[in-house]
Amino acid sequence: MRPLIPDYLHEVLAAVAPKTSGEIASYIPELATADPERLGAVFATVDGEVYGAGDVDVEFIIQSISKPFVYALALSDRGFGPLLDKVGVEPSGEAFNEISLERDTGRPRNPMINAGAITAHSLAGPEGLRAEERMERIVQGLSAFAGRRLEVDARVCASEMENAHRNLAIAHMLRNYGILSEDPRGVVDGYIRQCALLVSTRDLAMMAATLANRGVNPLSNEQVVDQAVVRQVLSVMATCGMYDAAGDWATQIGIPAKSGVAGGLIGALPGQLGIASFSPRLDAHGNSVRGVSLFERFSSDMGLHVMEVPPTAREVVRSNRVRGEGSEATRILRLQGGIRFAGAERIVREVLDSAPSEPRVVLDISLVHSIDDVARRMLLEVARRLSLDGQQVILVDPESIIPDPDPGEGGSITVVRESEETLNLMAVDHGRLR
Ligand SMILES: NC(=O)CC[C@H](N)C(=O)O
Repeated sequence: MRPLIPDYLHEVLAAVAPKTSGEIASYIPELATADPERLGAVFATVDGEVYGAGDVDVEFIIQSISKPFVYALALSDRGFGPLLDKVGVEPSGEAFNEISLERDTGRPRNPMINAGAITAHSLAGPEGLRAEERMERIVQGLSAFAGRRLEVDARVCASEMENAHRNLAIAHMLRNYGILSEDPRGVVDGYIRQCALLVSTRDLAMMAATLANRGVNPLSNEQVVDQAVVRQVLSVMATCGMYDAAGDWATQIGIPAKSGVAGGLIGALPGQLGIASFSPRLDAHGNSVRGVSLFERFSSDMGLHVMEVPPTAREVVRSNRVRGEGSEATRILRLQGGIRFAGAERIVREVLDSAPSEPRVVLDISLVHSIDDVARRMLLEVARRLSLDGQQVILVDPESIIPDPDPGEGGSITVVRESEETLNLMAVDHGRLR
């Protein structure tokens, strides 16, 4: 069988290829030399499969797509407090290069506009690094997201630095308000280097997939940043990633995203995949015209909007039966699927409604594939309360979904790590469950 997804990607690329509106960014002379016809798209799944079509290995300049990743490194290296003291998280509704700060706090509004990104650049790596050491931390960190060593394009860097008056103005303003504490020129130089890293569409999709995969690169398995950092970064991408088009993007496409003026665009779908596209012509907001069209298609064709309400999860309570009678009676609750708060609430209600009076209650989770922290605590609390009421509670958990079940004070639980079939036999042979 021919694989489906590359065929789909080719089809969508062909559909957007005729769009030739928009302009290549020309405020950085070296960018203006890019081939406007380049077009590529890649999907990278959280388990490391990569699908692409078009110019997936052509390198271009990362530009603003470096911003969420450097913000992630700064959060990871300095902690949330120091970062939030210096850079806000409010969508600005402004252009990427707006010269503005928050009125009350003097902070840049968010790390996706240049003012916030220049500040985040200055906060990457531990305090006190020299400029080259900080740059090395950034190159190493972004390379870890991509899963290969990335290089800076020196020509673009020089070209952008010669025309960096606006970013220099922003940095001087930041220095004036005490947000930057070092030489503004040096920080802008570093920020421009960060923006001049060369990436392919494939690299960008892997970087996005690393965010989608809770900070773990799906191919190298390296934990690049921790989960709390990923949540912060994805939230900021969702609200501020597309600058003054962020609201339209959030409602129509609904994928945490970031664009760059060289024509790259990434989207990260938590737990599913990283998406990247490349096409250099930009709209008035500085977002790739064909890139936006591609993402519109991806989102609607495949239901990728993060606010899409998922189909109601399958009943977590598969069955609730009693076997045997009198002192031999056992109530068996068979649970299934993935259990989070709402599923755990359903289980609590099931137990309350059926008010088990049998001497034994079996909670069979052999068909449960995942249980999050709150659901695990709720299930163990059910076990604790039942056991305090004098019932023997048996947890059937062959896959060790709950590795070390501790029902807490006064509770007790018998764990059976055997298969369903064994349990069925045991349920008949009541003696063995005692
Ligand atoms: N939107 C972007 O990609 C802008 C990045 C570019 N280096 C700048 O600061 O102007």
